[in-house]
Amino acid sequence: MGQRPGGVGVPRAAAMEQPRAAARLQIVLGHLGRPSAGAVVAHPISGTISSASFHPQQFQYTLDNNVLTLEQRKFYEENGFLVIKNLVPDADIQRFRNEFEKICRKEVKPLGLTVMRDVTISKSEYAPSEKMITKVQDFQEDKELFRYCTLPEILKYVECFTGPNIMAMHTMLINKPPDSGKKTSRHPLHQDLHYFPFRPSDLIVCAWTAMEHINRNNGCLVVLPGTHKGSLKPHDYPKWEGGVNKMFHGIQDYEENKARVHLVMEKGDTVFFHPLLIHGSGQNKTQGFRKAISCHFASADCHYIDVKGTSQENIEKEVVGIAHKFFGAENSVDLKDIWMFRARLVKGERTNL
Ligand SMILES: CC(C)CC(=O)SCCNC(=O)CCNC(=O)[C@H](O)C(C)(C)COP(=O)(O)OP(=O)(O)OC[C@H]1O[C@@H](n2cnc3c(N)ncnc32)[C@H](O)[C@@H]1OP(=O)(O)O
Ligand SMILES: Nc1ncnc2c1ncn2[C@@H]1O[C@H](COP(=O)(O)OP(=O)(O)OP(=O)(O)O)[C@@H](O)[C@H]1O
Ligand SMILES: O=C(O)CCC(=O)C(=O)O
Ligand SMILES: [Fe+2]
Ligand SMILES: [Mg+2]
Repeated sequence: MGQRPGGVGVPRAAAMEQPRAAARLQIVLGHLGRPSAGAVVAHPISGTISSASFHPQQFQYTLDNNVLTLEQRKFYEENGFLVIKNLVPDADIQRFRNEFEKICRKEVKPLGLTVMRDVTISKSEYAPSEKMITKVQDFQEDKELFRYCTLPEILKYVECFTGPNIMAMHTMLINKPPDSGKKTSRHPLHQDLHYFPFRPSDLIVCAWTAMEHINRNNGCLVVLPGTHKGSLKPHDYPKWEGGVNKMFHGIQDYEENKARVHLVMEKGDTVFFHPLLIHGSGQNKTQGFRKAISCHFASADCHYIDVKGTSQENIEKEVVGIAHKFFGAENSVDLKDIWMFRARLVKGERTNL
């Protein structure tokens, strides 16, 4: 682009300057995930920015590469999520399942893992088994499970949202139990960004892979399309009669009449979604344990923010409170330390996070 000769009638100096200015702009905008090379030019006279006619599309939530079709890209921009069918091979899913079962039987004890039981059984004493564990989090030290976050199939898509420097920030294997009748197997509608002290949000994406057929009966993901364009809403515990799981905050005042879309998925299907997308999952009305594996990825070029004085303060208090119980209050840690400690580079260079 820098070599482009000046056109007829364009003063020589401007012809020299314009491509360079446009190229500089391109670097800045490219970094922010804005339009592709050639789409933006600085106006030679007014200095304002306009879109060239070749690529009129303005993209905010996806980056330029050749992985997503234009249609897929437009879908994510508009809706805040994208389902890729049959992305993770059955053999990999079987390996995740085997490892999860080993963890449940306590045959392996990965460092740093959080094991969560459903609130209805949280105070009972049962033998360790798959039936007792609702989810495991932070499996970054478990080689078998963490393979999920390094699968080329997954990273290929993640890069469309984060760019080339990719951090795995938060990992989960969710084993939604049959509902006890108290509806505690539901996950209230929420935005994942509520839990994250890093920005910008557009360079964060969740990959969530169904480990079996998942539909409304066993509690599929439910999304409110387009809500990623809004802001982060205040979250708190829903006032549910049957109780609610620790840290399962929800949005208090979402629009009840907004279209809710139930994502029916097959084993291996993967949904990528924006951290501001409002989503949750319904109760599991079957007798099986509904399984999904997920990771939140972020560009390593994101930066940590201080959540003091924001709506995220309540979750910070809870997370730091649990860390205090674990490490002792005198070894005080803040939210940033906790995230830096468990974050792992999976591609490119570890810059900020
Ligand atoms: C984007 C992404 C981040 C979104 C999300 O992940 S949303 C959900 C976030 N969830 C989490 O981060 C997991 C939170 N869970 C945990 O940290 C753990 O499971 C804990 C709740 C701390 C319990 O772990 P642990 O201490 O090993 O278990 P204990 O059996 O010793 O229980 C300690 C006290 O916690 C209680 N408890 C355990 N599980 C639950 C539960 N599911 N819901 C509510 N309360 C629970 C348990 O009854 C016990 O209470 P007390 O005896 O201290 O009164
Ligand atoms: N009355 C409600 N108030 C607030 N959130 C709700 C309510 N009902 C469901 N949700 C939330 O909406 C999402 C989807 O729920 P959904 O309606 O699919 O499942 P469900 O109510 O468990 O089962 P069902 O399929 O019988 O409706 C979940 O995140 C759930 O927590
Ligand atoms: O039920 C699920 O698998 C989704 C859980 C979820 O959205 C979360 O933990 O942030
Ligand atoms: Fe979530
Ligand atoms: Mg319902």
